Amino acid sequence: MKIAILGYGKMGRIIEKVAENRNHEIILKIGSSNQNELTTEALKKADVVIEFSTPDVVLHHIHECFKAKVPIIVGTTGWYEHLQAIEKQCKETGNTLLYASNFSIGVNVFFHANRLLAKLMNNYPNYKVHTEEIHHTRKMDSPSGTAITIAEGIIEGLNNKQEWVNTLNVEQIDVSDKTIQNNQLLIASKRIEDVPGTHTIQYASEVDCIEFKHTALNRDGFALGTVLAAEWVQGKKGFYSEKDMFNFDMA
Ligand SMILES: NC(=O)C1=CN([C@@H]2O[C@H](COP(=O)(O)OP(=O)(O)OC[C@H]3O[C@@H](n4cnc5c(N)ncnc54)[C@H](OP(=O)(O)O)[C@@H]3O)[C@@H](O)[C@H]2O)C=CC1
Ligand SMILES: O=C(O)C1=N[C@H](C(=O)O)C[C@H](O)C1
Repeated sequence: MKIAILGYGKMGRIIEKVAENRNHEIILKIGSSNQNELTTEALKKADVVIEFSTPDVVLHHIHECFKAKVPIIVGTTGWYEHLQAIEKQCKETGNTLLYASNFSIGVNVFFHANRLLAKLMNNYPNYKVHTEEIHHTRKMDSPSGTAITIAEGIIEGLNNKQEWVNTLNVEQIDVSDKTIQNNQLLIASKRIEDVPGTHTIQYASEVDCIEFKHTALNRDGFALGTVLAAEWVQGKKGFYSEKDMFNFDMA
């Protein structure tokens, strides 16, 4: 496949290596210093675009891909308040977009197990749930997109949780904090130098504690999942998320 990479930072660079190892060709790389090279003509030469930039440019990149009618894989997080509008535009213009807060295979297994666990824990209301995410200090958004997907899975499964709330860099988490209402799920975000991404779900009772954790050891898993997504989307039309790509219905 001919691939264009929009956002050539930590992820863009690793994706380039993984894609080339899988015999794909990178025909365009756009960072903030060569934005002027991002033209409809250049994009049209790609079979697929892979987008890992920042929350403030991702929408511009999506619109450029829609204009060029080239399928786009979106890894950037921090823009999900626009999801419904983008889905509508994607479908109305006959385009293809696949987004995921996390493309790692391990995290997607974790997402699925989280949804199953939340349904099970619905029967045990004496366990108080909260989630935690830790990322490097250069991360622009909080909570992480992955933590939002996890929170949505818990809210879907647990009858008594309706929305998530976020704290950033609060050292000691007090789950009985009176400012957090019973129908709210806490996502505690922490920023620690160089951490690629760690997500924990904790169900705590008075007598024990269940902890469920995913630790990314580096960024290679995110990159491999992204290239697999670019391969998966070939020949497909429409608006997709990681749930369509990782089909765990048999479990
Ligand atoms: N879905 C997933 O699996 C994963 C998602 N992510 C998400 O991906 C995004 C990127 O992460 P990461 O690579 O670590 O971040 P980086 O900050 O390393 O890279 C972002 C890149 O975007 C570039 N950029 C900024 N403005 C523009 C512009 N106008 N046009 C083109 N490029 C631009 C920056 O260029 P410059 O350096 O020149 O400023 C930078 O290289 C984040 O939102 C992160 O949360 C990360 C990992 C996995
Ligand atoms: O910014 C990052 O680094 C990451 N961002 C994604 C997120 O917001 O969930 C995925 C991964 O955890 C790394």
